[in-house]
Amino acid sequence: MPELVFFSGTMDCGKSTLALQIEHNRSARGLQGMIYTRDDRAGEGKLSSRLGLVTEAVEAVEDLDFYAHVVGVLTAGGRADYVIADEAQFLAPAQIDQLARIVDDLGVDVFAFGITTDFRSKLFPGSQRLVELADRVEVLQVESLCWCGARATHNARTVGGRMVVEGAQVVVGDVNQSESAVGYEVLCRRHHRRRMTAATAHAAALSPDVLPVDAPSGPMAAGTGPDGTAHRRHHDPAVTSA
Ligand SMILES: Nc1ncnc2c1ncn2[C@@H]1O[C@H](COP(=O)(O)OP(=O)(O)O)[C@@H](O)[C@H]1O
Ligand SMILES: Cc1cn([C@H]2C[C@H](O)[C@@H](COP(=O)(O)O)O2)c(=O)[nH]c1=O
Repeated sequence: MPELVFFSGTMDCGKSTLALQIEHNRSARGLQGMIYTRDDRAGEGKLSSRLGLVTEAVEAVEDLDFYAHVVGVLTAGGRADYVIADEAQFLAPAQIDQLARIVDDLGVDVFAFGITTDFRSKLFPGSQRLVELADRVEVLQVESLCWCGARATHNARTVGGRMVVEGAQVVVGDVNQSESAVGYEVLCRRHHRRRMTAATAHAAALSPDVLPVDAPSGPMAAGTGPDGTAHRRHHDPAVTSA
């Protein structure tokens, strides 16, 4: 059965890499897919991963009708054995419906990749529609980590290292930007709620007001989680000072 699959995760967890791997494995077996992306950091018509891989793609502009486009390719004698859509969070809900129609009416697998929530932890409209329509939602297995060592589940937008909560929903950007630039950082929910980025946590840890008596000597300290299991985590000044 053909499927609409939504591969989701935070920024920087390997979604584009997986998209490129799926493309590689299928094309190695003689299949030919349609690859779409929107506003990739590498530029228009590119699907790129931070591992350095990049491939040509169709830029899924605002008024692109995916269903009509694939039908056009097939009618012109081309092939569309599967469809890959990266940065799917940027797509309009109507475009997600078109992707579902490709699955149902053309019998073609569609693999969509994207982040679920924005810097305010609100669903992107495209991602919401994917959650509503997808046959499967797959959360990527390679977890990205918050500065504290916990699994990162949220995307923060930062300016000068500080988390911001005002601004347009869409601002193309990257993690690990210089502190002066607008950038992104993945955080666990606790630190997203507290707006505590690596930079602000580091600054707070250096403040004598919040240093705990048993402050760890290095940036990472061995500790025991609430469940009693040993783990390594960064000192969280907010917890100590609460
Ligand atoms: N130098 C590196 N060595 C090994 N893995 C890396 C390196 N740089 C990036 N990665 C991996 O690539 C992932 C980001 O992949 P990418 O496909 O660009 O993410 P996404 O599309 O989800 O934003 C990182 O989480 C990490 O696992
Ligand atoms: C959280 C958030 C992200 N974006 C942008 C930033 C990047 O250009 C993409 C995500 O790309 P990735 O391959 O998953 O790293 O989305 C945005 O526009 N608005 C946001 O709130």
